[in-house]
Amino acid sequence: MEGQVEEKQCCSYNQDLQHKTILVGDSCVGKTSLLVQFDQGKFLPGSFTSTVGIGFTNKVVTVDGLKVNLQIWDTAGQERFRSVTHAYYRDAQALLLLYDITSKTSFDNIRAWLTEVHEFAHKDVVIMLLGNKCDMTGTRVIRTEDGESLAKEYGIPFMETSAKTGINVELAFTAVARELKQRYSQQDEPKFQIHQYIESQKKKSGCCGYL
Ligand SMILES: Nc1nc2c(ncn2[C@@H]2O[C@H](COP(=O)(O)OP(=O)(O)OP(=O)(O)O)[C@@H](O)[C@H]2O)c(=O)[nH]1
Repeated sequence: MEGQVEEKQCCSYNQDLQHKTILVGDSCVGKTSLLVQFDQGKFLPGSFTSTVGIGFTNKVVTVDGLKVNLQIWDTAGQERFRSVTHAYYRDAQALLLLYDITSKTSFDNIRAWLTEVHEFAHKDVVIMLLGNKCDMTGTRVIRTEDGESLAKEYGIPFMETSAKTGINVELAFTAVARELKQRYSQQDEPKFQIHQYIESQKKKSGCCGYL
């Protein structure tokens, strides 16, 4: 199936299509939870243990019959680990930048994160903005339109996710895998449009005010 997350694999898998993706954003926005939801399909409520430094998980996503191995790095959001995580930006092909829709501070800090990304990451890195915890409708302070307009300002794709319900989690990683496959597989094929792909897919999922 297209865009299907097929299996977990280890590092020796098809090296040509192995890509490094990094999760960044303030502490507590849900980076680890998003990765656990994508990797294991589960959410551990209230289990907040701040990431120390950095760690990674491998996941294989099948795109049009081709396997794309995403090596996903989960970084610590806390300021004191910043110099450690900067070192990892350089080799990343994709970067998922998260804020928490119930935290104005985490949203306001996105500009600072983008400044860091532009300073330390490769200029061609695929960046996607994710407004996480979209299940928390009662305590939402950042409107979907605010996320959309910030993403538009920087020319990057955007969606809201919930590591708790799983909504749009697979889509976020699949869209990245598709974009990376398009960029690096050398195949002569119609250009993949990540913005259009996300728009069509997230409407189908009916997340967080869509549909
Ligand atoms: N309701 C809800 N809670 C979430 C969601 N994602 C994460 N949480 C909760 O938010 C808290 C922080 O989640 P983490 O995944 O540890 O956050 P983090 O961004 O990895 O934090 P650092 O490791 O400090 O950078 C935990 O209590 C999670 O259970 C979500 O989508 N919905």
